[in-house]
Amino acid sequence: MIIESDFLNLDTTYQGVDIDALRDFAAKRLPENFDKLRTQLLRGEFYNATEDRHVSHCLNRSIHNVVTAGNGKNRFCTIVRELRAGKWLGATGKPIKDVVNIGVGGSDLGPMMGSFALKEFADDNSLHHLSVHFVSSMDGGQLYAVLPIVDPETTLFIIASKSFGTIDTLANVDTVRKWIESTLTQEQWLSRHVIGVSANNQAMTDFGIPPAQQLSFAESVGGRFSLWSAIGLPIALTIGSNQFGRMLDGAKAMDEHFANAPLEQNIPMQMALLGVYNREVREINNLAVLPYDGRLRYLPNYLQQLDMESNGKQCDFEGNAIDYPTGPIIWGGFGPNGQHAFFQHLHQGYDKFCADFVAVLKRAAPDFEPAVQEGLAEQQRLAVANCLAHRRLMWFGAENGEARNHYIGNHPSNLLFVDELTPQSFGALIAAYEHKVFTQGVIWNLNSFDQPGVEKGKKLAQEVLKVLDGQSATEFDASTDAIVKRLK
Ligand SMILES: O=P(O)(O)OC[C@H]1O[C@H](O)[C@H](O)[C@@H](O)[C@@H]1O
Repeated sequence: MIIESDFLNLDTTYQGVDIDALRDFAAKRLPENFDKLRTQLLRGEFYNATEDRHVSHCLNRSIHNVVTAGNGKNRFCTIVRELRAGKWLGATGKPIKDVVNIGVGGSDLGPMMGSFALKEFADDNSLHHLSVHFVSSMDGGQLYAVLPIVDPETTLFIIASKSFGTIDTLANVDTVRKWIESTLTQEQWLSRHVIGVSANNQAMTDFGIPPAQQLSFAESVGGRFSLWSAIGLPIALTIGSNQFGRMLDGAKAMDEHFANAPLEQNIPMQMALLGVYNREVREINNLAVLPYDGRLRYLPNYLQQLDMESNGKQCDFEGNAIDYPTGPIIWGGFGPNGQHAFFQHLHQGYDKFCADFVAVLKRAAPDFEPAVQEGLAEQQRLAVANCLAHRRLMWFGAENGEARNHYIGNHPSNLLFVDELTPQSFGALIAAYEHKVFTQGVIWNLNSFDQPGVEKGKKLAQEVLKVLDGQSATEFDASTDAIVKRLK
């Protein structure tokens, strides 16, 4: 069955669950108060009990709200305009040419995915060339690559961190502060080369970021739901505020679809219910995300955080242990290249999986000569043909005449498709996944908006670091202690 919405379509045919069966399943699994909870989510009133705050990312689906969020005076559009026009000068009077976003998790994955996916939609009002880079990893691996190719005098750093306390981000920032020292003073650097994006205004002020360079967003916007907020600054720097606004419009259209479409026609609800069905009835523990357009190649990484950090839980809303399966393992990769790597296992391996194929049917290439345009259009068709074919093989197995047991098939999949990738259809796609995750969290009666496991891991890492730094003599276990000893 194909379900359409303004910007995104979903084909559920290869799930092999007919609509009556799905309706029965929904009647059993969707709680009676689902409509009320969905309305609360869309109005920013859903309550995240463990963190004692509301959940408000859906309120960020308009540029007006991005500008007035948090401290109510974000210079978001002005900053975007000045940087993109080459009018933002560094402390020594030279225009900024490179922007480095330092952030991790939700402060990295969404902005990176969006900037990469939507690059070609840049408003052409900027003649100035601005390159946007991303640095996230605590090991400094990305700084090693970026620092040699940028110049302190013409580089601006976005320090993106909801909490403004994440060690990974602060460690990268510390190294950058050392790196600029031979060229700029700390005062010069802070005055023209740093923008802070955070829900923690006090921490940005304490760090020394001038108020006009602080972009704020609400504490109630979860990190993995924050690309619609000022955290999306790298996307806006890549494509301009107007196009960024169109991305928000696409998400808004999906919010309305989620709110109003009946169950049979509701894309996020179908995704959610079929996902729960695959998890519970078919006992499939993983979902492969397979985008067939190179611009969406970071989608699997993004969805890993969105889905696994939200619904990878064994504790229900009331704090009781859960004894049923919850969110699946999300993995995947760029489909066309996956065909030459892990698809062999998908077609003939032992394990069960389900998949989301994501396709873009057409792609315009107006900047190229007609012959090249034609070549690129053919390539897009080639990718779509491969997407459709592999999806068929995974569901139907071998064609007539071939040894069927060599290609079992029966691997259920969704096909999410858009006619063209645009800021709107991209926004709708991401919002559809957000609402799928929300719906599944409600069905499993867990809090999709906290992340206690991550926080526990952070605390344990601090204890190990203290031992490595010689501030503590705690012993852990034979394996850990041996590595610690070797390192010291
Ligand atoms: O934006 P920050 O506060 O620096 O947090 C960055 C990331 O930190 C943790 O790992 C959280 O689990 C993520 O949800 C969050 O996105």
